[in-house]
Amino acid sequence: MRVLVSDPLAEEGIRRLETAAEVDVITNLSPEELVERIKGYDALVIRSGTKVTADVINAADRLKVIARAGVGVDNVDVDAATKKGIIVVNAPGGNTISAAEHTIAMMLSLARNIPQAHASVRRGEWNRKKYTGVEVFNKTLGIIGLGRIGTEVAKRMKAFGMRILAYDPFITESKAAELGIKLASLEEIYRESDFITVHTPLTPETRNMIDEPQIKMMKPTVRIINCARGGIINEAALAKAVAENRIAGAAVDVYTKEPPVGNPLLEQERIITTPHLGASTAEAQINVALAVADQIIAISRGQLPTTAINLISIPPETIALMEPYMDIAERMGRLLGQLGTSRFEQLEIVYGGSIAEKDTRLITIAAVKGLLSAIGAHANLVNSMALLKEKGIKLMESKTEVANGYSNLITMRLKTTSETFAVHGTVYRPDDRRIVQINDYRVHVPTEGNLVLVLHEDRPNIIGPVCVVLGEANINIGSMHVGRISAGKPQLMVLNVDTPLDDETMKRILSVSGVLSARRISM
Ligand SMILES: NC(=O)C1=CN([C@@H]2O[C@H](COP(=O)(O)OP(=O)(O)OC[C@H]3O[C@@H](n4cnc5c(N)ncnc54)[C@H](O)[C@@H]3O)[C@@H](O)[C@H]2O)C=CC1
Ligand SMILES: O=C(O)C(=O)COP(=O)(O)O
Repeated sequence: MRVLVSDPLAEEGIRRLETAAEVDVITNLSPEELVERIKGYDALVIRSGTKVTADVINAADRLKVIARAGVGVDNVDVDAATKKGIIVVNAPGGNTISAAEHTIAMMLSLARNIPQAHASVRRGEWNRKKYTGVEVFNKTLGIIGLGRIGTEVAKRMKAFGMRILAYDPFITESKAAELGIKLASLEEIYRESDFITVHTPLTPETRNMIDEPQIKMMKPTVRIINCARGGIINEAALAKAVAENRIAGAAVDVYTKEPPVGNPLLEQERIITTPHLGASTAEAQINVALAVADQIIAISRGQLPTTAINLISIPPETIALMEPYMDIAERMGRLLGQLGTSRFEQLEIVYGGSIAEKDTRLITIAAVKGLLSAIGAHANLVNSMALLKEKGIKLMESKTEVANGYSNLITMRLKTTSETFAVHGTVYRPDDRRIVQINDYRVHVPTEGNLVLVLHEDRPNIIGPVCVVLGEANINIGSMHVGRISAGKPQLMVLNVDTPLDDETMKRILSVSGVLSARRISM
């Protein structure tokens, strides 16, 4: 495995990566150089300094993972990565405390004019009146985005005696109550706050969420902090409001373009700035570097990552429980995909019995991956759903308590333009998974290796000649099951064979008298 690290990463993370991979650290690459360099790498590790555009992603020839040693992935074209089946992981949590502490440092610096006062003392001035500040005690702090960082800021600023209002559409009243925080509307925050701090990701909804009209609602004494992402607060509007004394000041760590050359925020004495330092502490950098190294190593071992952006996140213990079901679902999908010969219209999955009570999303993705891989699509757990949509195949899922006497039962039906195929499977034990029905035929087939499905008349002297053909081709039969719906109706013979059948052997089976059709399936 080869890993390219294109932004500064803590040595600890590099050393951990080196236990499992060949690692190149090449920073300050231009976009063109990255497009050139990305070929041959399996993993790319970045921070906020590297833009991973669709051009970079499309130029990659074996990239499996983009790992963001930090939180924000707004510098990654996640859609392009997903389409190409590249996992994007980040390291949430590792830099939370550092970013929260930096936010607070900025808030206090802003309240007490520390950067400006420091610079003035250095210049030989002694102007105590000019740098008179304000207390944060008894003031209202408006927090927009009450996630990991917003929450830590809230907890700490409560200890400073601030009244805290928070807005986050994805946070419940009960979580806010637990923290002793009042949930408020954006308008309440704008009108009532003495300090406003933003802690959301940059998304189409949050871009410019604080602009001229929002600033107009604010008190003239308000101080605004952005240690989240440049662009959540409109930079020109913020600079203008400070310049026109319509607000008291701002503290900014992040910019729409970094470094912020020519940015109007840099022209205002009452706007204090840092160069995207929120996560720049020794502790945070070790945390995030080790976290992404672990994710990359797990992925290289075929395990599922726990912090993927473009894969549903499921706790590791649940993933372990899901694995046998994902495995059988993928194989059932592959079986169906090989049975269908005309255009696929719809895949239906029914979860029955105990599995119906579980989070089945990963199982569904595995089933889709199996189905699509049978028709030559480069499907994986990341891109399967997008590929299914792209191919116009409808997905239907349902859950039922009914499991036909099994403790769990997965039923999949593939509808094509000309036929419908069904396959049913169960997990007896994690290491014993069986296909128990194909169309209307009850069978009991292991889910490994090569299958031959032979539909034949219900009469003597067919099974023997088919086995003779296999014997003459030196193909060993591992197991064999014959099922029929009722006497006189065609039977289905399912053979597990140790080696795949060649065309000649298939032809010979099809020429056995009484054989109606034969299909070879690779599970
Ligand atoms: N300056 C720096 O060096 C650092 C910056 N960050 C940035 O800080 C921000 C927050 O990071 P975390 O707290 O770790 O993320 P998080 O995902 O834990 O929290 C983000 C919160 O924003 C909320 N949110 C999403 N859309 C919203 C909207 N339209 N309005 C209000 N709330 C909304 C979410 O529900 C979530 O609770 C991110 O943008 C991240 O990139 C993170 C670490 C360091
Ligand atoms: O984690 C984040 O979102 C950050 O903004 C930290 O950025 P950095 O890794 O220091 O370039």
